[in-house]
Amino acid sequence: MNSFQPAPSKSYLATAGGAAAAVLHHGAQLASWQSAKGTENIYLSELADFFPGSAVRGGVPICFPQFSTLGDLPLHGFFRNQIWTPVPGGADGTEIVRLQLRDTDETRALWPHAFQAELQVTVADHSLEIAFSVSNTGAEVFSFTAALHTYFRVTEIANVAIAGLQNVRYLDKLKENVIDTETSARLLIDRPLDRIYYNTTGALTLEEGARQLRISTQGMPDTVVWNPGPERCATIADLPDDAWRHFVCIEAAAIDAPISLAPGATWRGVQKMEDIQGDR
Ligand SMILES: O=P(O)(O)OC[C@H]1O[C@H](O)[C@H](O)[C@@H](O)[C@@H]1O
Repeated sequence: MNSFQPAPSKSYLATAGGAAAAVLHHGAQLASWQSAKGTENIYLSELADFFPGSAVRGGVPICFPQFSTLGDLPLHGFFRNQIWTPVPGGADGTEIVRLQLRDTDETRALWPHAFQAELQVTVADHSLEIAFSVSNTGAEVFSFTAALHTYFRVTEIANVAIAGLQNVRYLDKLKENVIDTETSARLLIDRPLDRIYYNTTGALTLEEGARQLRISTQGMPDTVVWNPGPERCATIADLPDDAWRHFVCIEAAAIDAPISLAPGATWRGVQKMEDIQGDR
């Protein structure tokens, strides 16, 4: 990682009730979200690399048009490496931020398709919604896999559980891609995890003591759960060695059934997070 970091461009969101969020133009990556209750819910690595073309570690990277290694493109595709453009008219400090990305000579050299993509982040006092849409502006159908690779900040991973995955089928990347079915009502992150849960239609809850975040999706039926654990974390240059204790990725994804998009068509995927601590 280069130690001379440029100051990253961001758009800021806020509500009258005190919620706040920030979205990096690099990757259209949500970097921070505090609900009106004040807790920071998003993990952004203090060693993140903001140089043009890099993948910023933490926040909510957009994986597109390829999740992970499911294709010939660089890991997780290239949307996260691009600088996105704020939609004119959006003012800092309001409740909605919109950023767009269109194909360029550079993107067409990687992936020969014409597209227009938009990320809209909407914040309310106790919730935040990320809506990601892609339109096919070319003459030929294209297909893709995608994810909103959300790094949730936690205080101590040993106290964290994810509810809502029981009886869901998953692929376990850390066990030679074996397919299994989740038995736990509350999944503990008590070992390295890298799993793709298929067709997780119900909402999930991230629990840490009294803190509860409800996570729901539209158009992205799969859920990736990733925590590298201590050994893998120590090999990732842009993560502090103890970072694995302070985040878990719960990713809204469309992986199992790749999306085919006809010319002129638009696809939309949403991840919504609600701070429901004290609501029940
Ligand atoms: O290091 P990155 O390219 O950002 O990927 C980070 C992680 O993303 C996903 O969660 C994958 O399932 C993991 O296998 C991968 O290690």
